Amino acid sequence: KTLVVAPPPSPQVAVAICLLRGKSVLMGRRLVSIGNSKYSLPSGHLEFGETFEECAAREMKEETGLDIEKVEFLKVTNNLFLDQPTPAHYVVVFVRAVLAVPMQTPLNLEPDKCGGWDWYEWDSLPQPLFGPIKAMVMEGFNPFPY
Ligand SMILES: CC(C)CCOP(=O)(O)OP(=O)(O)O
Ligand SMILES: [Mg+2]
Ligand SMILES: [Mg+2]
Ligand SMILES: [Mg+2]
Repeated sequence: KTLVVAPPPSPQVAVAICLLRGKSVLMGRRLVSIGNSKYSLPSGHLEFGETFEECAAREMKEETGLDIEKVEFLKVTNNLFLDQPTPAHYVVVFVRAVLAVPMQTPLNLEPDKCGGWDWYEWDSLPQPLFGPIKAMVMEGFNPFPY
């Protein structure tokens, strides 16, 4: 009887958005497979033909109802998830953006995937942080232009 081992899934690309408001960023607790119960930024899979900026605006709208502008590329990181139910490999493209309508408030449009959105100051982020974000914070990453 031969043991058949499934090949690992191919690496995928995701975009994560540092939505800046004053000294805070928008974060929410993930309730899905990868990073379950960890605090993360609004993020999502890059879909066919999208630019990074288009993906950021689409995922932000889908997940929070917010309209964003001034989307800028910040950094890309390579993330291997071996401690999950199934292994995963994500290249995460980090961008920053600001609200197109300054006082717009976020809605939790995917309550099965997110515990709720809130604004957190960068120097007092919620814990535990989702792996890719934690790694950036640990190396002193700062998404603010000011
Ligand atoms: C590693 C992680 C950023 C993977 C992709 O993000 P996500 O689970 O938020 O994806 P979707 O919003 O597209 O469902
Ligand atoms: Mg999404
Ligand atoms: Mg998506
Ligand atoms: Mg998402």
